[in-house]
Amino acid sequence: MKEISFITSNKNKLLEVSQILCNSVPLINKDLDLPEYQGASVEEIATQKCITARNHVQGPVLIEDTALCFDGLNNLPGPYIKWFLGSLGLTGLNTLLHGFNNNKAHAVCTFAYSPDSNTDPVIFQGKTYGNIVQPRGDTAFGWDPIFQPDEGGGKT
Ligand SMILES: O=c1nc[nH]c2c1ncn2[C@H]1C[C@H](O)[C@@H](COP(=O)(O)OP(=O)(O)OP(=O)(O)O)O1
Repeated sequence: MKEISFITSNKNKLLEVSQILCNSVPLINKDLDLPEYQGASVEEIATQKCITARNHVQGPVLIEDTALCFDGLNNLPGPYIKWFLGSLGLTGLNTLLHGFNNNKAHAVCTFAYSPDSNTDPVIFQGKTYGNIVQPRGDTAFGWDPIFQPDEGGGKT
C-alpha cells in the first residue's frame, strides 16, 4: 500500500490517529502548521487545508481539522477553537458560557484525503456530543479537560 502523508503540526493528533489506524495504513508525518481559511464551513476549511497540503508533498495526503462547537454560542468557537483556547485558556472557555444556560457542545473531526493533485479531496467526518464542564482530568491534549462526552462514563 502506498504511504500517505499525514500533515499536522500537532503531536497529540498524530499520536491519536496513528493509534486508531494501528499500522493498518502506512502513514508518514510532515510537521507543518498549514494556514486555515476563516468564515468557511469545517468541510471547506478541511478541503482547502488538504489542497494546500498537496503543494508540500508528493503522493497521497491526509489532513484533519478539529472543531469544538458550543450549542449556546450557535456553534462557536467551532474551527476557531485553537485560537480561543490559546487566548482564553480552559477556564476562560468555560466562563464564555456563563449566562447562556446551555453547556451542550459537540466535537467535530473532519479529515480530508487526496490521493493525488488531480483528485478533489474526499471528506470524512465524525461528531461526538457532550457538555462543557469545569477543567478536570488529564491536561495533556487541548480542550480535553473541559469536554465531557455523553458516552464517556462521566469522564472528560
Ligand atoms: O481530540 C482532541 N482533544 C482535545 N483537543 C484537541 C483534539 N484534537 C484537536 N484538539 C485541539 C488542538 C487545537 O487547539 C484545536 C484544533 O486545532 P486544529 O487546527 O485542528 O489542529 P492544530 O492546528 O493543532 O494541528 P494541525 O497542524 O493538524 O492543523 O483543538
